[in-house]
Amino acid sequence: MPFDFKRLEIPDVILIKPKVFEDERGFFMETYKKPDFEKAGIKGDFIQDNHSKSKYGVLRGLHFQREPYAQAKIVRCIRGVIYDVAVDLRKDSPTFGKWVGVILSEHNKWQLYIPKGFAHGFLVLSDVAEVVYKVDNVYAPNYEGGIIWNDPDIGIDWPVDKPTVSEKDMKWPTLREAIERGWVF
Ligand SMILES: Cc1cn([C@H]2C[C@H](O)[C@@H](COP(=O)(O)OP(=O)(O)O[C@H]3O[C@@H](C)C(=O)[C@@H](O)[C@H]3O)O2)c(=O)[nH]c1=O
Repeated sequence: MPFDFKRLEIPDVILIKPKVFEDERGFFMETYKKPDFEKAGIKGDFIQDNHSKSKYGVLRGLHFQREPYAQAKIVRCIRGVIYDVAVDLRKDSPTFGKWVGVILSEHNKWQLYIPKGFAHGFLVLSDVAEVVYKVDNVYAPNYEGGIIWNDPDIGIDWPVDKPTVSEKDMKWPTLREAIERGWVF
């Protein structure tokens, strides 16, 4: 199998390590293979691909889309280095409110699978980072949701003190407020 799948402390979040074939020309790797991913428990129909570029210290997140437009994501960093984070928003989950974070980079070529029911965000640790990700539902601006990146109840250990956050991302509610709004899964 050209991938190694590893379930993290939140077992529905899966780290994907590809098999990289290097030779004098450079490298080759498969990045997505539906049958292998499905066998590993990654079952969505990934119908949209996204690509963003950000500078050092930029934090995008914590984002999700609400039902019926919730999205599972498969995230990778094709240039630079990011700290990628998933927060469990599934109210009946034993890990509700907990987070996991991993370094994804152009060097390790790892990917993170984040199921529906999670908030997602990342912080750029290199001068520039380009992130590409597959999602299994279309963008639906009226169903966007978010949680404030520094919610003390979640306590994500972001590796940069004062990240650059968009105005939109500064206005997201805390997890407690999100629960009151019914923004959980
Ligand atoms: C996410 C998205 C944005 N857009 C547009 C809306 C807006 O004008 C512009 C920038 O949008 P944002 O500021 O929301 O982009 P960004 O902050 O990069 O949003 C992304 O963050 C990461 C962490 C995720 O997990 C993604 O699902 C997505 O929410 O791009 C689309 O057209 N399609 C899309 O799928």
